[in-house]
Amino acid sequence: MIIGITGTPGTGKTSITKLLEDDPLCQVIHLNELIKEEKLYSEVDVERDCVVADMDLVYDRVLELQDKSYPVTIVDSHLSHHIADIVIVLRTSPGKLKERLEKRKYSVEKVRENLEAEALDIILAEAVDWCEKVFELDTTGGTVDRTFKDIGRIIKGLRRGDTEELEQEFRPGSVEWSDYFFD
Ligand SMILES: Nc1ncnc2c1ncn2[C@@H]1O[C@H](COP(=O)(O)OP(=O)(O)OP(=O)(O)O)[C@@H](O)[C@H]1O
Repeated sequence: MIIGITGTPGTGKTSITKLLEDDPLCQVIHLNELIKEEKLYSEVDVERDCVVADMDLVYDRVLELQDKSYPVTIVDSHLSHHIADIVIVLRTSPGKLKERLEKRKYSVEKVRENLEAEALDIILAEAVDWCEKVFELDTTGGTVDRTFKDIGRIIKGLRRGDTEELEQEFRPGSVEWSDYFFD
């Protein structure tokens, strides 16, 4: 089973999936690193300091790398909802996300672009459109440990094939940032 952990940059995907690397039931693929290492992109966007991934190449490579001796393959990336049918979308309020992204010394434009994407639910909307099962998890107030435990519960539920209550608890649309104003 492939589970994507997606969300706007800074919402906590890497922090959580690094912890999942210690779980003997999970294979973890950090997709953004793989895309850069293996040049799975069609363009380099110098102005925006990023690459444009070739999602067909990426999808084929993930399937090649999937090690079926693990019951779960976790794909960490803001692009993982392009290739996984089951995804967990991490969310963070734009105010908190601004703090996290400014700490990274991102340019003003890059911070703003990401805050807009988060405020407008861009990744969540794509995930709901494209994926079979979507869980939405707010990382604004809680700790990394809390988020990690919630994701552990979701993974367990998926493995048991019993997610009815979890789908309710983490249903898409449960967070709302549209009242966030940009200064
Ligand atoms: N509840 C939480 N869950 C996850 N991360 C949190 C939480 N609270 C605070 N953080 C912090 O938010 C930051 C998230 O950074 P991280 O690199 O994990 O985000 P990311 O979504 O992987 O970003 P990118 O897409 O750029 O790789 C970390 O510094 C982490 O410690």
